[in-house]
Amino acid sequence: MAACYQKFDPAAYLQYNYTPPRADFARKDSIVPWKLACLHRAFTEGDVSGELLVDIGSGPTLYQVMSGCEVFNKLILTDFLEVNRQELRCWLQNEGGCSLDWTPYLEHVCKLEGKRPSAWKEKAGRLRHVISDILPVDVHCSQPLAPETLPLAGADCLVSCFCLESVSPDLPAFTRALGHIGKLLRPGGHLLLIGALGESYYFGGPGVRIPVVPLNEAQVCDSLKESGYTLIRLEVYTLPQDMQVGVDDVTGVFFAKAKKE
Ligand SMILES: Nc1ncnc2c1ncn2[C@@H]1O[C@@H](CSCCNC[C@@H]2Cc3ccc([N+](=O)[O-])cc3CN2)[C@@H](O)[C@H]1O
Repeated sequence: MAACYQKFDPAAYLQYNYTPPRADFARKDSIVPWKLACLHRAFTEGDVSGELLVDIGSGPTLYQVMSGCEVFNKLILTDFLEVNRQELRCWLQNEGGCSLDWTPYLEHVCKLEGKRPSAWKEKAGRLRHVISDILPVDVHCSQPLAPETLPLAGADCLVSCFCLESVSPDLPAFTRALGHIGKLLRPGGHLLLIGALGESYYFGGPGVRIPVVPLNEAQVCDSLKESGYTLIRLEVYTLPQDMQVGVDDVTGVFFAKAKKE
């Protein structure tokens, strides 16, 4: 699987998935507002708390931690590829030249939090303040992060978006990867998992076709249970026709909130 990621192009990937129509904040049926609403609810409904949030397989994106950064005082971003970690560092350093302007995302999450959209600068400052590390990760390793990365007790919460199914050749590998990242989480900690349903490939750049293990809802639920999680909630988004933009064959997106037993 690693070989097909050598040509991954963060800028193209962001263009494919994180600009309109998939990221259209004026459309109630756009995918990104749906994802942001799921994450906002999950982080703010009162059962998720602690000190440390770890994002597994961040890719070049930040939307997935924009709600969580208000709940946790320490946030670790991770990805397998240096090109993606560099994209995240670019935003963190706030010197311009990054591949995507995250302002509309920050404004939208501010609105979800009942703040003025112009509060996005404070939110950006909070997010930059709590990000403590941007580290390599490999979910196929039984120890996905370097041993000294986390406190002995583990992280209080994990978030992972569109990663596990995109790097697993089959369902058993997806389930094993879930178990591997579960070891990073303290008992009673929460996992917020977003992923693709029915996806067999996606383009990680022009001509960079990357295989994905196609999942359905039942398989996601079974894999979570098999790898030691109790499912709290599963939400599913079905893509409207005009969200099929030729960059993958995804049919739906799931959001799972689960708790490590
Ligand atoms: N062994 C590894 N361990 C951890 N991470 C690894 C490993 N290998 C590669 N990686 C890392 O995993 C990758 C994560 S990006 C994966 C993209 N997933 C598919 C894509 C995403 C997407 C987004 C939005 C929408 N939508 O409908 O709005 C649909 C879809 C469906 N297509 C990449 O960051 C790589 O660097």
